[in-house]
Amino acid sequence: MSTVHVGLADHPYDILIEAGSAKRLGELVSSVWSRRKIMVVSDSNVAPLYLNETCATLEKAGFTTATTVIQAGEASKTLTGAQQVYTELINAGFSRSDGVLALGGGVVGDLAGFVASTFMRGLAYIQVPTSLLSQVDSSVGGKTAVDFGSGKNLIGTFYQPDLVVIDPDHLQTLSQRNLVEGYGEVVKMAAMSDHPEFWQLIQTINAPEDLLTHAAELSQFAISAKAALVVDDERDTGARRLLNFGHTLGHAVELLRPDTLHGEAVAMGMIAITELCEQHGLTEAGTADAIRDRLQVVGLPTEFPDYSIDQLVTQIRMDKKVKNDTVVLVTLPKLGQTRLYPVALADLPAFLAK
Ligand SMILES: NC(=O)c1ccc[n+]([C@@H]2O[C@H](COP(=O)([O-])OP(=O)(O)OC[C@H]3O[C@@H](n4cnc5c(N)ncnc54)[C@H](O)[C@@H]3O)[C@@H](O)[C@H]2O)c1
Ligand SMILES: O=C(O)C(=O)C[C@@H](O)[C@H](O)[C@H](O)COP(=O)(O)O
Ligand SMILES: [Zn+2]
Repeated sequence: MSTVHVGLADHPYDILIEAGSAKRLGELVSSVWSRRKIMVVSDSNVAPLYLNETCATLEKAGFTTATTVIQAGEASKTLTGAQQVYTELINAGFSRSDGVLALGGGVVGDLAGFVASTFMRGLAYIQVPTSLLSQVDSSVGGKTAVDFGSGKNLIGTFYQPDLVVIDPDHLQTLSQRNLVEGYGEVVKMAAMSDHPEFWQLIQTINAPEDLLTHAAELSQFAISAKAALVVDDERDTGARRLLNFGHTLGHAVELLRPDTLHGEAVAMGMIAITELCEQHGLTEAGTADAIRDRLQVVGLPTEFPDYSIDQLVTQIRMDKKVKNDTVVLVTLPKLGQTRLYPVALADLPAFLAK
């Protein structure tokens, strides 16, 4: 088992990565929790596969379980989805001494974390991420959220889990599209990372099947890099914003074209911003091509849809990196280097028009 420690001063926790760890989840959860009721939140795809075995291992370790199953998909990451979980918590008599366990992808993790942080002003929670995207990114760092109106992750909290348990075996049942989608966030982290070994590992991934073979290593690299930024800037006011590389334009695609998956949108967003920055002389020529190559080998989309500047500016106004009428863009001067680059909203149309 490999462990990544998230050394936040007021809420340190471990991320455990091991094939087969889900089978002994109860024992692992016992290392941080004792004698409590656990609400296992899952979705309609993951529950039939893993809910029974998850509850069984928790009960064997002495916990009492209750369950909530949301409809799979981003459309459930809403206040309505949250209401479903709140209702189940009330019906099952949950109190502040109990806990929530997210069993699913990023949608379940963000929603369950949001509910845990707000129900009775806070129940403890644990993440058991089952998609590649959630194993390499969303289960770590404590950003919880629901979408609202035309805003992505518009309502949310910073609320850290007590433990994250990553079992790469869960990925065996993931569809190829969802497996590949998660890799968009890995390429993001690798392109930003100043650890050359991470980018070298990315060179060995040449087909979707390679993602399953290297899943544990990919999580280890991506999560270690993310954890360092989270410890440095938990509340997203400084260096953590770098994790938003590709997201300013990516979130716009997710909202304008809801059939696009998050990791696919991030892939398109990274290429679009990097090409723009190359044209503005902010990024070394050839950087977008190098990233595109790594995305395309697994079949990720890289062509940015043809939106008007007005459509994009309207979406970008909702970005959480907008302050004082200025959006802070994330750019890569070159592979392995990152930079926050503020652009006044008034100058954005000209910046995007290149
Ligand atoms: N909080 C963060 O830091 C953070 C980071 C990145 C992304 N996100 C959010 O995460 C979400 C995307 O996450 P996602 O891609 O995991 O989406 P998702 O949760 O919708 O999962 C993708 C699909 O895979 C299915 N699935 C999950 N695990 C499975 C398994 N083991 N076997 C079979 N099917 C399985 C799900 O039911 C779903 O249909 C977005 O809402 C995004 O905004 C949050
Ligand atoms: O953890 C972070 O910080 C990230 O930015 C990771 C992103 O991959 C993730 O999609 C996050 O949810 C985006 O957050 P937002 O603040 O742009 O809504
Ligand atoms: Zn993301």
